[in-house]
Amino acid sequence: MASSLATETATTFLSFTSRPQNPFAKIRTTVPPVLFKPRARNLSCKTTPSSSHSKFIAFRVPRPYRRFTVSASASEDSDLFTKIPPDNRSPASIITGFLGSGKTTLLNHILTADHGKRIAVIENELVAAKSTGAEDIIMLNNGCLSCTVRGDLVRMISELVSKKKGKFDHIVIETTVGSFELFRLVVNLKFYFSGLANPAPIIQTFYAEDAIFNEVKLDGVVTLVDAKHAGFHLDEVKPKGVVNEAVEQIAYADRIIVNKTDLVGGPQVASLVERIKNINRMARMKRTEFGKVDLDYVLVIGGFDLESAVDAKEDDAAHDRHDHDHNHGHHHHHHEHDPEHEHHHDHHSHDHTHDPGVSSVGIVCEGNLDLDKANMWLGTLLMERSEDIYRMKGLLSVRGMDERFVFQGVHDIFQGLPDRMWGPDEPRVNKIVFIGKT
Ligand SMILES: Nc1nc2c(ncn2[C@@H]2O[C@H](COP(=O)(O)OP(=O)(O)OP(=O)(O)O)[C@@H](O)[C@H]2O)c(=O)[nH]1
Repeated sequence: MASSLATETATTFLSFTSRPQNPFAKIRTTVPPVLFKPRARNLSCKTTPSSSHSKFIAFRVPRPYRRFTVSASASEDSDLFTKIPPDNRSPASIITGFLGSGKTTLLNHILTADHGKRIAVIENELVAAKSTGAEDIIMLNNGCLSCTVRGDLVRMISELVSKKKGKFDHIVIETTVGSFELFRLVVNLKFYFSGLANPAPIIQTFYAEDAIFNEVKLDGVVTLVDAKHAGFHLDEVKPKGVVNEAVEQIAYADRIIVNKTDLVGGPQVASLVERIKNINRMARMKRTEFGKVDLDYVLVIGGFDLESAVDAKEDDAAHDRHDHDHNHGHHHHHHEHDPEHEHHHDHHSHDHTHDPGVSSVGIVCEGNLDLDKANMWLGTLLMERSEDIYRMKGLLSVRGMDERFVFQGVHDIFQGLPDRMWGPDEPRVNKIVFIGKT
């Protein structure tokens, strides 16, 4: 009963999002979709059972397209809804951030640190369309690979995977701007504010391209924020309908690194941290000088991992309290702090912050959801507002289902699956967080 309901849940959570189409008509999958066992036998789909990510099923609908994935166990005999097979694809992180925020400095730290990890770094330069597509792959002393790709990121990742598979443990992609583009940015402000280092197309690449999806899984998005200049960028008022790039980069993040803290005082950093939290309450945050962070912080994220989607948020809450340091008088100290009591402290911050146009909304409600109503609500929301939703993560308690249902999404990409069983004494609670345009 519970299992079939779980199937129904995943099926309906998929089907509502592609209502105008037959969701199975455009299936792209690597295994017969076990989660949809009753219908799977009627499907024609290519199968690669040896594929390391055999648990994934992805749907693609032509433009205005939506892509969805749902996880299912690869084995008919396994416990479909409580056991998820290991995903052996290579993890990849995206590093983004405004010009000069410290992305290259962080990359140098990653590439030179003695961490024992073999990391392939790809600098994805945004360059002119008639780029030659040339690239270099250099082996560094500490076993890392450094690649510069101009133009075609998909081809670069595919080549990296086919030629260097087994020679690296993690891929890091830096969104950067080539010197020619930098010139264009200076002479053409419109371009500057319309596409600079927006991580969305790169995130979508991981789901849209078979060659990448089959071999590489997105681990997370790391956004560097310049503690000295970010306030100006966040304050930038845009023409109607144009979203501030600095705000967007924060909205997509799983990890936020507030860098260059040596250049500003504690109160200014604390004020910036509060502004960032108003935009993205899902991400974990750290303050750094010269990008000096523990590498696991940027390399073991699991932000797109459904199993950890909700747990990550619980970590964040604890982290927020630890990370919330204050400067009282001339004493620097860290202490546990309830953000609710913010008004008791004088942060010397400016009190006229602009509405960033993007914020986080969390919904927590106890009890069990009616499947049809939940489908209708979330489905309608995605159909109508996916352009406005940068990220979402959730955990649902569905009536009659013994497993938790977890999901996460980025705009039109939606992933959901039944996860572990609810504990016997565990409160059945629904938690959803959205980051989107206000
Ligand atoms: N004072 C200070 N300077 C920093 C810090 N981090 C980086 N810088 C300096 O800031 C400048 C820009 O840093 P990059 O790492 O090149 O920044 P980026 O984001 O890669 O820049 P673009 O690729 O141009 O977007 C360099 O001169 C760095 O040495 C920091 O924490 N404190």
